[in-house]
Amino acid sequence: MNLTITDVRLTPILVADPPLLNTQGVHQPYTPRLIVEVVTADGITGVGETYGDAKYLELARPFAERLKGRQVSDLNGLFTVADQVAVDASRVENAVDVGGLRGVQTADKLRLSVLSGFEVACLDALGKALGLPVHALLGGKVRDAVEYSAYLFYKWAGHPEGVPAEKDDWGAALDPAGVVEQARRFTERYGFTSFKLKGGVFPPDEEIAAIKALAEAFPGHPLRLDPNGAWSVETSVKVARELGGVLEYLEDPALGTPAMAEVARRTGVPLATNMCVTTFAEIKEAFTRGAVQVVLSDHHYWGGLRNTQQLAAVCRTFGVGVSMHSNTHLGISLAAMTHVAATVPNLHHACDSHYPWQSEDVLTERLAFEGGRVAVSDAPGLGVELDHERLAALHQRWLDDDGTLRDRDDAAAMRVADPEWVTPAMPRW
Ligand SMILES: O=C([O-])C(=O)C[C@H](O)[C@@H](O)C(=O)[O-]
Ligand SMILES: [Mg+2]
Repeated sequence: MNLTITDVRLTPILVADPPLLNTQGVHQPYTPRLIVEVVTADGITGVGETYGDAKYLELARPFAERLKGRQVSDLNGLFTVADQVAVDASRVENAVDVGGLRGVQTADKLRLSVLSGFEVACLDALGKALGLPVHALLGGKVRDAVEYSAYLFYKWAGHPEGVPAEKDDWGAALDPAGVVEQARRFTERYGFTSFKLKGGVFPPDEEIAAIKALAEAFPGHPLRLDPNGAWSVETSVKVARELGGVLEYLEDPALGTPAMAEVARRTGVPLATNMCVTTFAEIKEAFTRGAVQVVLSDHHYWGGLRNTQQLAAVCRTFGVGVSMHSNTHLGISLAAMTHVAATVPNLHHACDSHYPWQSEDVLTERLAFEGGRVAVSDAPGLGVELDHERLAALHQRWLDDDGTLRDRDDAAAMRVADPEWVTPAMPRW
């Protein structure tokens, strides 16, 4: 068996995304992703997926060159390679990840976000070579299916008039009734039983009303609200007091560890985060100050599936819960999330996934949610197959774009509808 990497293919694509609202603005009609293929001397191809914006592409290209001649089994070596890839200082000076939705942006985090795509591709190739599923390479699954939550968004019925976009059949959701209707569709289509609402879009009272409407429509079901740090401590405390009885957790109500610690102390409502703890360096202060009770892991920026397991072990040590964060992703990443989630013993919350919002994929067969769960594949590797024609078509869309959509910018997408829109100053309320 020859596990030497002989070729690495990088294919940036643009995939359709509905007009989902968040505190920064609205999702663009098409969003960038990067598909990674790692080929071994024996002709085995492993696939991975990560962010496709320019700042990731510019790191992925030299990274890919350095991988040739290495072994797909040399997963630790990926970190050595990552350290050799230079990050342009302008990418990290006073920068926040994707306009502020994913916490700090450091050189290391950018490198790890690229590394994770290669790690998944190497694991897929290694699993195929050995005839083992990725979860077995990670130590084995402790569950046969992974539970996901319905990721509810305020949304428009369609992208602004005249903007090229794919249509979706979800309709608008701009008030409590619309949110409940969207949740019903999620349960009918996918069987989800827990719900997360992306907040920070409307004044807090409206979002409180939406959560109360969900609690009434789905009594006893786990509910989460995530305004992406849009509230002051006082507003967060008020919302936490109003909703404390019905929330499984409140996600990133306020920005930063000191503010989160104060909200946690004054309310006792469990706080989750994918903003104030997004790197290993941020853990110590946040955990010792009791700022977060649940960390939303994300293998993309934590540096892969094995780093996700290490994060889970640290959380377990501190009695902090683990769940999983997501933003726009395709089936390769959902498969990767499912494999690693299957191996984490202390994963007691349903994971987030944007996948139901993605009408397009690069796989021959989409992954399915049944009863809100994705079955853990026991096929070799990730258990997914790339559809090369689809990949080529979505790459062609990326090639045809004049550059406007190649970097995700929710505020710019909002300005198409509202030319006066500027990224709101935080806290917004
Ligand atoms: O939980 C979160 O904060 C997210 O999922 C961040 C995402 O980027 C989401 O807000 C989005 O895509 O609008
Ligand atoms: Mg969040």
